[in-house]
Amino acid sequence: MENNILKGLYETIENRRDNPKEGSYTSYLFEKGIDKILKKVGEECTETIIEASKGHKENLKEEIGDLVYHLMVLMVQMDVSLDDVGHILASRHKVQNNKKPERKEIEKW
Ligand SMILES: N=c1c2ncn([C@@H]3O[C@H](COP(=O)(O)OP(=O)(O)OP(=O)(O)O)[C@@H](O)[C@H]3O)c2ncn1[C@@H]1O[C@H](COP(=O)(O)O)[C@@H](O)[C@H]1O
Repeated sequence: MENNILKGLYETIENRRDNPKEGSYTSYLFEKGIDKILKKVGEECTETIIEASKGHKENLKEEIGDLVYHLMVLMVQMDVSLDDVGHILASRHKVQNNKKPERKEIEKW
Protein backbone atom coordinates (compact mmCIF):
# COMPACT_ATOMS: atom_id res chain seq x y z
CA MET A 1 0.00 0.00 0.00
CA GLU A 2 1.39 3.38 -0.93
CA ASN A 3 2.19 5.56 2.06
CA ASN A 4 0.72 8.58 0.24
CA ILE A 5 -2.69 6.92 0.10
CA LEU A 6 -2.73 6.54 3.88
CA LYS A 7 -1.49 10.14 4.35
CA GLY A 8 -4.09 11.55 1.95
CA LEU A 9 -6.90 9.56 3.55
CA TYR A 10 -5.79 10.63 7.05
CA GLU A 11 -5.84 14.29 5.99
CA THR A 12 -9.31 13.90 4.43
CA ILE A 13 -10.59 12.29 7.65
CA GLU A 14 -9.12 15.17 9.73
CA ASN A 15 -10.79 17.60 7.37
CA ARG A 16 -14.16 15.87 7.78
CA ARG A 17 -13.77 16.11 11.57
CA ASP A 18 -12.91 19.82 11.44
CA ASN A 19 -15.34 20.78 8.64
CA PRO A 20 -18.35 18.42 8.75
CA LYS A 21 -19.78 17.84 5.28
CA GLU A 22 -23.31 16.94 4.23
CA GLY A 23 -23.48 13.34 2.96
CA SER A 24 -20.03 12.43 4.31
CA TYR A 25 -19.86 9.02 5.99
CA THR A 26 -16.79 10.17 7.97
CA SER A 27 -18.61 13.25 9.31
CA TYR A 28 -21.51 10.96 10.25
CA LEU A 29 -19.12 8.78 12.31
CA PHE A 30 -17.64 11.80 14.13
CA GLU A 31 -21.12 13.13 14.79
CA LYS A 32 -22.15 9.80 16.33
CA GLY A 33 -19.00 9.75 18.48
CA ILE A 34 -16.46 7.38 19.95
CA ASP A 35 -18.85 4.51 20.83
CA LYS A 36 -20.06 4.29 17.22
CA ILE A 37 -16.48 4.40 15.90
CA LEU A 38 -15.41 1.64 18.28
CA LYS A 39 -18.43 -0.47 17.28
CA LYS A 40 -17.48 -0.11 13.59
CA VAL A 41 -13.84 -1.08 14.28
CA GLY A 42 -15.09 -4.18 16.09
CA GLU A 43 -17.50 -5.07 13.28
CA GLU A 44 -14.92 -4.64 10.53
CA CYS A 45 -12.39 -6.64 12.53
CA THR A 46 -14.87 -9.50 12.90
CA GLU A 47 -15.78 -9.39 9.19
CA THR A 48 -12.06 -9.50 8.33
CA ILE A 49 -11.59 -12.59 10.50
CA ILE A 50 -14.63 -14.31 8.93
CA GLU A 51 -13.47 -13.72 5.34
CA ALA A 52 -9.93 -14.86 6.18
CA SER A 53 -11.18 -18.02 7.86
CA LYS A 54 -13.31 -18.82 4.79
CA GLY A 55 -10.30 -18.22 2.53
CA HIS A 56 -12.21 -15.62 0.47
CA LYS A 57 -9.28 -13.48 -0.60
CA GLU A 58 -11.20 -10.89 -2.66
CA ASN A 59 -13.73 -10.27 0.15
CA LEU A 60 -10.83 -10.21 2.61
CA LYS A 61 -9.17 -7.34 0.74
CA GLU A 62 -12.43 -5.34 0.90
CA GLU A 63 -12.81 -5.98 4.63
CA ILE A 64 -9.20 -5.03 5.34
CA GLY A 65 -9.86 -1.77 3.45
CA ASP A 66 -12.91 -1.11 5.65
CA LEU A 67 -10.93 -1.98 8.78
CA VAL A 68 -7.98 0.28 7.91
CA TYR A 69 -10.36 3.17 7.12
CA HIS A 70 -12.27 2.78 10.41
CA LEU A 71 -9.00 2.42 12.37
CA MET A 72 -7.85 5.70 10.83
CA VAL A 73 -11.11 7.39 11.88
CA LEU A 74 -10.37 6.09 15.40
CA MET A 75 -6.81 7.46 15.21
CA VAL A 76 -8.06 10.93 14.22
CA GLN A 77 -10.72 10.83 16.94
CA MET A 78 -8.08 9.91 19.56
CA ASP A 79 -5.43 12.26 18.14
CA VAL A 80 -3.00 9.48 17.20
CA SER A 81 -0.99 10.41 14.10
CA LEU A 82 0.38 8.15 11.36
CA ASP A 83 3.85 9.14 12.58
CA ASP A 84 3.00 8.02 16.14
CA VAL A 85 2.27 4.52 14.84
CA GLY A 86 5.10 4.68 12.29
CA HIS A 87 7.63 5.40 15.04
CA ILE A 88 6.44 2.45 17.10
CA LEU A 89 6.63 0.09 14.13
CA ALA A 90 10.06 1.44 13.13
CA SER A 91 11.47 0.97 16.63
CA ARG A 92 10.09 -2.58 16.78
CA HIS A 93 11.37 -3.33 13.29
CA LYS A 94 14.93 -2.98 14.60
CA VAL A 95 14.32 -5.76 17.10
CA GLN A 96 14.04 -9.22 15.56
CA ASN A 97 13.32 -12.67 17.04
CA ASN A 98 10.42 -11.34 19.11
CA LYS A 99 8.78 -14.65 19.92
CA LYS A 100 8.69 -15.11 23.67
CA PRO A 101 10.17 -18.42 24.95
CA GLU A 102 7.56 -21.15 25.61
CA ARG A 103 6.51 -21.32 29.25
CA LYS A 104 7.54 -24.49 31.04
CA GLU A 105 4.72 -26.96 31.74
CA ILE A 106 3.57 -26.78 35.35
CA GLU A 107 4.44 -30.18 36.80
CA LYS A 108 3.64 -29.56 40.46
CA TRP A 109 0.38 -27.82 41.46
N1 LIG B 1 -12.29 4.70 2.71
C1 LIG B 1 -13.46 4.98 3.02
C2 LIG B 1 -14.38 3.98 3.48
N2 LIG B 1 -14.22 2.65 3.64
C3 LIG B 1 -15.42 2.21 4.07
N3 LIG B 1 -16.31 3.22 4.17
C4 LIG B 1 -17.71 3.18 4.55
O1 LIG B 1 -17.85 2.27 5.62
C5 LIG B 1 -19.15 1.69 5.58
C6 LIG B 1 -18.99 0.21 5.88
O2 LIG B 1 -20.13 -0.47 5.52
P1 LIG B 1 -21.14 -1.05 6.59
O3 LIG B 1 -22.17 -1.79 5.81
O4 LIG B 1 -20.39 -1.75 7.68
O5 LIG B 1 -21.78 0.26 7.27
P2 LIG B 1 -23.10 1.07 6.88
O6 LIG B 1 -24.28 0.18 7.00
O7 LIG B 1 -22.92 1.79 5.57
O8 LIG B 1 -23.09 2.16 8.03
P3 LIG B 1 -23.49 2.03 9.59
O9 LIG B 1 -24.91 2.45 9.69
O10 LIG B 1 -23.21 0.62 10.06
O11 LIG B 1 -22.59 3.01 10.26
C7 LIG B 1 -19.75 2.00 4.19
O12 LIG B 1 -20.78 2.97 4.33
C8 LIG B 1 -18.56 2.59 3.43
O13 LIG B 1 -18.96 3.62 2.54
C9 LIG B 1 -15.69 4.35 3.83
N4 LIG B 1 -16.12 5.64 3.78
C10 LIG B 1 -15.26 6.59 3.35
N5 LIG B 1 -13.96 6.28 2.97
C11 LIG B 1 -13.08 7.36 2.44
O14 LIG B 1 -13.15 8.49 3.28
C12 LIG B 1 -13.01 9.68 2.50
C13 LIG B 1 -14.14 10.62 2.85
O15 LIG B 1 -15.39 10.03 2.54
P4 LIG B 1 -16.75 10.75 3.03
O16 LIG B 1 -16.59 11.04 4.45
O17 LIG B 1 -17.89 9.81 2.73
O18 LIG B 1 -16.85 12.02 2.20
C14 LIG B 1 -13.05 9.27 1.03
O19 LIG B 1 -11.72 9.26 0.58
C15 LIG B 1 -13.59 7.84 1.07
O20 LIG B 1 -13.06 7.08 0.06
